[in-house]
Amino acid sequence: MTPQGEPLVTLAGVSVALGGQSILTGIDLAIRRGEIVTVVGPNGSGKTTLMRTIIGAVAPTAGRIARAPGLRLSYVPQRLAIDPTMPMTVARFMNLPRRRDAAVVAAALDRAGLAGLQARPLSALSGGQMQRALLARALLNDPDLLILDEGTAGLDQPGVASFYERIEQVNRDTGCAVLMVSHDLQVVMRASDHVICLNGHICCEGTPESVSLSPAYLGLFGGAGGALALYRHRHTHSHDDGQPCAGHGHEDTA
Ligand SMILES: Nc1ncnc2c1ncn2[C@@H]1O[C@H](COP(=O)(O)OP(=O)(O)OP(=O)(O)O)[C@@H](O)[C@H]1O
Repeated sequence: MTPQGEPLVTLAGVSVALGGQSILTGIDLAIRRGEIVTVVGPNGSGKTTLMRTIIGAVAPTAGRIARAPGLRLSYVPQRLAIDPTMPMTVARFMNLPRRRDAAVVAAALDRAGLAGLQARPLSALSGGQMQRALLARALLNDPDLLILDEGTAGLDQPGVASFYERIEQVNRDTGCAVLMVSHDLQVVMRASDHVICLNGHICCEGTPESVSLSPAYLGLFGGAGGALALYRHRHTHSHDDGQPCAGHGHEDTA
């Protein structure tokens, strides 16, 4: 059993290139048992590539990734494409690809906030309930690390807030670490132990409080102070690591 606070996944100097293009450079990070880490960054900054690298779906071109022995990792995709005409209940969805104990399914649904909805057709779930069904499925293997890629895409503000509250509850109740991508800075700041601002490389990171005061963070998110600022990355700010912020295709307001 990994002791509390021990790194579950560690990246050292990880770089990734896709299609001959450098996507991530020199990423150093550790995700420790029980903590909530959030990655924020503009479109195309490499957030999904980082998640896919951590789960082992993308191989780094440089650097090292270490995973704790026996690590149980669950991945919650942004969304699931389901043919709405295909009849499938929540219970059947939870039992794919393999049959689970009914009590385990009930407990996972309960944790995800879908208690008692086993008989509900997936096509009858709201967007928020569908996200919770994906979360419930990810909780079936009692993960040490839960990875959520933009888990709130398509949800309205109350839906987003409620989903993150649920994630925090799962983190508190089960002690599983959470790594998530989010565009909602207000919620991120409240829910996270550690925030990483990504833009091909790590622009700044730390506790929500320290990141909110960092010049690199203010360069990324200052001014508008909301999600829109994510898309208006000014290139005049200084970076903690002194690296230039190049190679990403978002609006430049500098
Ligand atoms: N298989 C691939 N081959 C070539 N380039 C790729 C591949 N996958 C992703 N990319 C490029 O890598 C860059 C980062 O993509 P990624 O999806 O990781 O960014 P993101 O921060 O998750 O973006 P978004 O916020 O829009 O979801 C983009 O420029 C994308 O076009």
